[in-house]
Amino acid sequence: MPADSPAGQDAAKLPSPEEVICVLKKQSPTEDSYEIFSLGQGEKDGKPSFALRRSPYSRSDDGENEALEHLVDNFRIDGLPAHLQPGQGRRVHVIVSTNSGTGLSTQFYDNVLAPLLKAFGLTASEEPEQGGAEQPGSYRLVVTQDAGSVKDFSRNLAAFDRNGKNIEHTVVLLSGDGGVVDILNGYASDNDDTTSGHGAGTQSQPLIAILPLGTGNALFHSLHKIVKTPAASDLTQGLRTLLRGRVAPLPSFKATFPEGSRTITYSETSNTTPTGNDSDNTVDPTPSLGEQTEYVSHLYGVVVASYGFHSQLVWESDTPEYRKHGAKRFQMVAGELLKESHAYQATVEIGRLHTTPNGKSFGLDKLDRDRHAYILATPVSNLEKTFCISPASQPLDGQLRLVHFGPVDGTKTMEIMMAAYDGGKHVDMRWARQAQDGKEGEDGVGYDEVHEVRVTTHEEDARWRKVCIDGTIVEIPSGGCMVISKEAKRHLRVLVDGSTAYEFAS
Ligand SMILES: Nc1ncnc2c1ncn2[C@@H]1O[C@H](COP(=O)(O)OP(=O)(O)OP(=O)(O)O)[C@@H](O)[C@H]1O
Repeated sequence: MPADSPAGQDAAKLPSPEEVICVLKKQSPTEDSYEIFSLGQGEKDGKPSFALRRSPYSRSDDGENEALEHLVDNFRIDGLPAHLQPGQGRRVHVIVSTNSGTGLSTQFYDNVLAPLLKAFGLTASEEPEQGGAEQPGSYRLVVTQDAGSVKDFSRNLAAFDRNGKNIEHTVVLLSGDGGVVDILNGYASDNDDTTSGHGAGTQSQPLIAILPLGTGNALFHSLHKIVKTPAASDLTQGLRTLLRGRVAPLPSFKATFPEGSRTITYSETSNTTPTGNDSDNTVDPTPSLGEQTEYVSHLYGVVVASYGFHSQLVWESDTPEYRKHGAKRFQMVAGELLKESHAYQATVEIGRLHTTPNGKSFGLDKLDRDRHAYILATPVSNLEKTFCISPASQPLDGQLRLVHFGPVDGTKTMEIMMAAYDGGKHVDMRWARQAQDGKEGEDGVGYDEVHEVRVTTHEEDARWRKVCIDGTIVEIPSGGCMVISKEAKRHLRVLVDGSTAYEFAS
């Protein structure tokens, strides 16, 4: 179906179930009438394009009542769900993350989300005065201006909540995992010391709804992995969840870093050439990527904490040397890293809770190797739609799992990664190894359910001391220990598919 045919045309033909977002029951005393909202996806000027379609339909329309019944059964709503109704006790925010993925968030907002919300009587408003009342029927729109926009928004939300307003917040995020993580870190960090009040209860934790417009969208794919029917594109599913989803507490983890750890980011700076005279400094208009570092003590995450091949790939492909190669850079970096097959010198300890007659006791076990290729802890199953790094992870199960293996050559690493793309089969991989004492042994991919992971790097060269927390790169000092632990507290809530049975963590 072309994406650019006008909304509302073609009322006589039902949209295909794959494209349907929801079926709104209209108020009509005389007949059963509906409005079917669907998402048209196509291509315009070589780029993906989106259109919201609205098709009025009534039961008296000839011929297709069975098909209509099917759509009504699966997608009916009678109005906006409570989480999208702004009012005295709730604010609704929409964040358009302009840099996410391939930059489609703005188009998706303009062509689909804004008209969809408008059809339900919701329009964007300017930011309300601090403490001022929300206009009825309006949501607050945030269009990101820079890398700090989402975190700033989230910190403001936390500050607002700390003032005891007792207002719930729904945040619709047009972004990838980065947006979720920015919300989490902005909100949770500002409430780190809160032992009671809004941080402790579930009622006022911000509720996030994800429209997957990032690159990996790991959290979205992991949460929706068990949604079986009816089939839909990711964005259609995202809109279904927005309108028909239910609320669940979102598990997260905390990574604590040793003193001297720094985040490493790159952003555009213009080059200033000093001339000795302040007013004469010449500015080279060609932007270049400058490295920024900031000391960091801890970060919260919802997707991944890694050291080794994974963090190296994320970091090196973000460096100025590789950024200039565009989308090819991931493959280029992966190729180089596979050739090098660096063996990371580190001590890795796994913390588990054991049940004893006297209750739970915590124990640490050291991994039986001092060199590693891959250390990755995750609460989710998928890092991308088809990259299943932790097949045992169930959405929202609140478990943290560690995937790890020792030094292998590039071919073996590729084989392991390919098995992850093949439904997570890597976790069963075993291979023969030449033990150091010359005797044959067996090696394999380690896969453990953990409560905590401690990684102490012994690398001297800073190149090999980068860890990755949900895409943020942190350099830790040699001899320093990063601790990754499950968070008992839930900082955020998330919308999940309304027709799927999820098992929540106890
Ligand atoms: N206008 C902007 N300028 C600079 N950075 C921005 C801007 N808007 C958003 N960002 C940042 O860009 C990053 C986008 O990350 P996001 O995760 O949403 O997309 P992604 O990396 O493509 O997807 P994923 O993490 O799912 O692979 C976020 O960290 C966000 O803060």
